[in-house]
Formats: sequence, structure tokens, C-alpha cells
Amino acid sequence: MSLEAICFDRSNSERISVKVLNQLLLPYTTKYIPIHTIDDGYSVIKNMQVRGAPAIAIVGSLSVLAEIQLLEYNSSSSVTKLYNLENWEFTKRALNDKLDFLLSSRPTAVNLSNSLVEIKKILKSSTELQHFDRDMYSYVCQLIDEDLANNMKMGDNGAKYLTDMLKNDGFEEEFAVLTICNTGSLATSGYGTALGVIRSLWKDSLAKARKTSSGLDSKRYPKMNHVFPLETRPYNQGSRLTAYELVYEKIPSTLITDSSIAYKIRTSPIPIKAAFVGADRIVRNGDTANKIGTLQLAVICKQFKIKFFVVAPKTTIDNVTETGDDIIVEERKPEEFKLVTGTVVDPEDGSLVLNGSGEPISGKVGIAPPGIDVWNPAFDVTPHEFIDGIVTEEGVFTKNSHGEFELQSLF
Ligand SMILES: CSC[C@H]1O[C@H](OP(=O)(O)O)[C@H](O)[C@@H]1O
Repeated sequence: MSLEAICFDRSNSERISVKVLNQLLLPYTTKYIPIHTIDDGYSVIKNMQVRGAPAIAIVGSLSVLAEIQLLEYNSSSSVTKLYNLENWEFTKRALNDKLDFLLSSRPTAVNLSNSLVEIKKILKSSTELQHFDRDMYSYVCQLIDEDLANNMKMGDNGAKYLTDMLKNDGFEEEFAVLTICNTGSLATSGYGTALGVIRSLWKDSLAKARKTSSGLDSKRYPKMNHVFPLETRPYNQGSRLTAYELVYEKIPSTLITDSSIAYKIRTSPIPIKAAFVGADRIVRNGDTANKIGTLQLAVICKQFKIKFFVVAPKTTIDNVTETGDDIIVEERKPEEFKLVTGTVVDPEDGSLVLNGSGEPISGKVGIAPPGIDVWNPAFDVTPHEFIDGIVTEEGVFTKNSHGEFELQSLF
């Protein structure tokens, strides 16, 4: 098992190496794909071999650094013909075009766009390739290190906010939470956003349990003791990735179908007190684009008076777009809906069927008639009216008396 979506060897600043975990093969196969060029970065992002708004920005940025270092130490590489290393202005124009191409890989998540804006500023101020290389190395190291640090801050911010709120409401029991898609280590530089809050809630529960069992503290506290991740059709980030992370961390969890949310809330023996979801783009009024199914979860939570939190770093904020009506929602290929990618298992006992090399076999099965049209949006947009709080590394933002988010300090 590995929860490291991105392996970045930065030990030699002039010859970095990058490889990404092929998430299409999870949870049964752990295989990494090397990233040497911007085209490599585009391909793994477009194919969703790596996914998750922050991870997309990190891999995209690393692919730029990898390409310019390839230019410097391998003049015979295939990418060299795109540039004229004797003419820096020509090379800068060609690199700008490649950055625009990289942006087109997945248009909804704003993190990649925000990173490419920063990279274009670095490129514009660079006087030569080595200068651009050096500043890009600093930029990607800072992007990765800040993402991890921010995720841990967000996790603790969200966990404290919820447990304080429950305690103030006089709730001192064990509770469960819901989450959709994958927002953990496999979608970021580590720890995660919404799943980071769940990691922090679980750490908090274990600490409280230790105090109680050691007799240090007899008071009762609200403690998260279960997670209900949604499978998240059609790409199944929840069943393939979030469940994988929860099993890895030994956090008590029960995987549920997207269609069973309301019935689970109505019948759960453990009170469900909150839903934590990630974001691909939060616009100025707090409307949020996130994985398809998020809006449905938000509507159901409102119906059952369950708190609904969006968890995202400032790098996911779009401070230009006013409302969610103007967010471009990516539509994916129909095949990603009509064909399910998985790993072949023996129907008798669920054991893995291995190929001649002893490796699991990845395959696709059809689940819809070839002639049927499908609608396959990768995201939906949740209006801020359905969002109770936006958890960031700067703290938890809630709406004012007019029902509006005031996010200016994040812009
Ligand atoms: C911290 S991941 C944020 C966000 O990105 C995911 O999208 P995808 O899996 O399509 O890359 C998902 O919507 C997560 O909530």
C-alpha cells in the first residue's frame, strides 16, 4: 500500500525526479509513472491517473520543472525541437504556449490555473533558462511544502470547530461524519483537505479515549468514531481511494452508495453530525464546484439539519469569478461512465486473479448499452446557501447575518 500520490526527489536541485502513483490501478495495484515533460504531466492529469485539485497543480508544476531541466541536460531529447535555446525570447513564447496547453487538461479545478499564473510570472521575469530553472525549483518546493502544512492546519481547524460546536450544543456523545470523493493524501501533497479534517477528528478521538481510559479525565466529550465515505460514481474515488486511505489509517468506516445517503442518515445507529467535502473551485460568494454528487449531499444534509463543510486551501479560491453560475464544469468521456475500470478477482472467493508475471489484472466491464447517450459531468456547483462553513488554513469561515460569506481576507 502507498498513500504517496507524488514522489518528488529534490535532493539534487539540478536533476530532480518525479513519478506519480497511477490511481487508476488502485486499490489493488501500486505502480508509478515517471514525469519527464509537460506532455507527461498533461497526460496523467487528463487521464486522471493523478487527480485532486491540489495534486493536479503540484504535478502540473513539477512537469514544467522536469521539462526545463531535460532541456538543460539532454539536448537530444524530443522536447528540444520545440525550443531555440540560443533565443530565450523564442523559448519563453514556446514555454508559454505549453503552459496554456497544460491548463487545458482539466479546466474546473482552479489550483492548476492559479499555479500556472504564478509560473508565467516567474517565466516573464527570468533572463535565461537556468534562472527560470532555479526559480521554478524554489516555487514547486514551496507549493508542495505549503500544501502539506496547510492541510494539517485545515484538519485541526475543522476538527476543533466541529467538536467545539457540538460541545457548546451540549452534545457529548460519539458521532459519525460523511464525505464524498477523495480528498486525502492521494489528492494532495499529503494529509488531505476534507479527509484531513477526518484524520484530525480521529486523532482527537483517540487522544480523548486515552485520557478517559487512563483515568486522567472523566468528563465526556463529543468524539468522532465512524466515517461514511460515499463510493462517488462514476469514477469511484470514494470506494477506490478514500476507502483505501481509511483502511490504511485504521479509521472505522463504512462505505455507502451515493444513493443511500438519506436512508443512512435516517437509520444510522450513530448520530451523523457533519459532512466534510473538498473543493475544486470556490468563487467570491462561496459557491463551490466539487465532485458530482456534492450538491445532492448538501441538499440532503440541509433537509436533515446536518452541518455541511467545504474544506479547501486558499489555492482553491477563485477571487475573480463572482458566483457559481460562471464556473465551467468539465464533462468527461461517456466511456468513463459506461465502462467501470477495476481489478479482476475470483468471483468465488474475491481473491486477485494474477497474470503470468504474478501481477493483478486491470480490466474494464461495460454496464450500459453501447447505444445509450449519457451525461457525465465531473463536478457540480453547490450554492453557498447550502454551505455552513468553509474550512481553510486561515480558519473556518461562516456566513454573516445576511447569509453571505465574507472571504475577502482569502483573496
Ligand atoms: C483535495 S481534492 C479536491 C477535489 O478534487 C477532486 O476532483 P477529481 O477527483 O476529479 O480530481 C474532488 O472533486 C475533490 O473534492
